[in-house]
Amino acid sequence: MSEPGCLNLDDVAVGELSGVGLTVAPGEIVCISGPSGSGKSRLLRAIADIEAHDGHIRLNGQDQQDMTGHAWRRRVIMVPADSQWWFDSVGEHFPTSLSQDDLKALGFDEDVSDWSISRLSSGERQRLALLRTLVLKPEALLLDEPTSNLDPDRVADVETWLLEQIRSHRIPTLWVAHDPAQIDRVANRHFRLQSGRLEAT
Ligand SMILES: Nc1ncnc2c1ncn2[C@@H]1O[C@H](COP(=O)(O)OP(=O)(O)OP(=O)(O)O)[C@@H](O)[C@H]1O
Repeated sequence: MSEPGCLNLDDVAVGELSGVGLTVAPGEIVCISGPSGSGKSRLLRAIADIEAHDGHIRLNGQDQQDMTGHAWRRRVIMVPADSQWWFDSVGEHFPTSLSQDDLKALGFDEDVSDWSISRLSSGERQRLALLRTLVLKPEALLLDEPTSNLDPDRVADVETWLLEQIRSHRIPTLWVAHDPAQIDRVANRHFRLQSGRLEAT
């Protein structure tokens, strides 16, 4: 893996949204809020190169257009609000055995590897989707309302764990959030999507 770099958006346009320019530094968390339907998820999907868009998106100076979608998404990883699971058990979705510390921080015991996907609550799915992403060592992280299914205690645990991961691995991060209190706690900077533009708050 290369040295941590910036995630840069240059005149990005997707759907009704246009003229998005932003640079997210290594380890920086930029929160994005905005009304329902304003295009927050579409912007993240464009950055992950799973939705057609205009403009340039670069990671550590390398343009998204100069690599395959697969190679890009190996480095710039999105955690959607609703995670997808392919195998029957939790453990099959992880390339290596799971760290005790990470499991504990997210409220799981070791035996979670044997759990069937079908038994997972929405909050368990959300926490495991975050863990599944972070073990892949993303070079940029796109989080779409990562704590929307969690109770307040779990929100605090997950925020603490995510902040530690993002800061220690210096991952430039875009974090879609609705809760102003959460934005105050986690964001280095906060932008709002409004009327098709990204506006600083
Ligand atoms: N593939 C698509 N083609 C056309 N329109 C789309 C497509 N995907 C989403 N939209 C529309 O684009 C708008 C923005 O959708 P998006 O999912 O980005 O909203 P959002 O800001 O994330 O909203 P929420 O907070 O409700 O999740 C919505 O009006 C949605 O219906």
